[in-house]
Amino acid sequence: MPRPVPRFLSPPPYGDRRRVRIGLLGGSFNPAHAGHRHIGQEALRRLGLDQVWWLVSPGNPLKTGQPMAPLDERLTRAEAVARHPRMVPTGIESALGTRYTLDTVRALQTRFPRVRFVWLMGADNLAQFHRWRGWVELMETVPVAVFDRPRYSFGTVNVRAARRYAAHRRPVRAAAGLADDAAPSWVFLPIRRHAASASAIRAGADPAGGPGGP
Ligand SMILES: Nc1ncnc2c1ncn2[C@@H]1O[C@H](COP(=O)(O)OP(=O)(O)OP(=O)(O)O)[C@@H](O)[C@H]1O
Ligand SMILES: O=C(O)c1ccc[n+]([C@@H]2O[C@H](COP(=O)([O-])O)[C@@H](O)[C@H]2O)c1
Repeated sequence: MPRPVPRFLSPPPYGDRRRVRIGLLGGSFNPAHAGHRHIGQEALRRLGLDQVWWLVSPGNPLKTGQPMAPLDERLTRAEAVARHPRMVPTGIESALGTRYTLDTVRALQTRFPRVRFVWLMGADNLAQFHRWRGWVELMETVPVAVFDRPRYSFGTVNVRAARRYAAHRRPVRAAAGLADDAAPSWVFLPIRRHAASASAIRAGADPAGGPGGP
């Protein structure tokens, strides 16, 4: 029997010392793979996060018309792949009824005013970030961490969002403080690159989802 979708969750209990820091890894997860787990682990460690929530998207607004496995199926696979007590696959956008990241982030900030959220994404998404609805507002709403990815190496810093917010780019050594920064603030993290990609898995080229795959 299919389990209920969507699910929602609360952040971990607040301590007295500081605010809870949560990374938001939005994605189609069609399907989830070891590359997602890799950047989630890097985010936990290098940004000093308490949790990473995987926001399994009901549908990327820029991918309408593309074949997409049902949300419940993508969530089930995400749970099998995440395998980490502080990495939490969720159907939050389905619960909130949001599709655009700006709406999702604003809704979460309103709902959890004491949580410091950070938006997490691979370098491929930075390259087309200026096509997202309200991308300037989004940059000014939440700190952003961008993770290196094969074939999308950032090197030149020559993508539109990076150029516009060049003055707000933090050095790698400041990554641990990103969650506490006021937006706009972003960092590019030159992590060990991970080759896994959902399109390769769908094409049958990499059924295991890369090194460390499920
Ligand atoms: N191997 C990887 N290295 C770095 N970032 C990644 C990697 N795989 C996915 N990401 C990032 O994770 C988020 C969700 O990715 P998504 O679910 O679209 O998987 P994908 O492999 O990029 O899918 P597709 O190949 O269909 O575009 C995006 O921000 C994406 O950039
Ligand atoms: O808000 C937008 O306009 C927007 C446009 C494209 C992608 N996104 C979000 O970017 C995240 C990554 O999407 P994807 O499909 O590349 O995994 C996911 O959370 C999408 O909802 C958001």
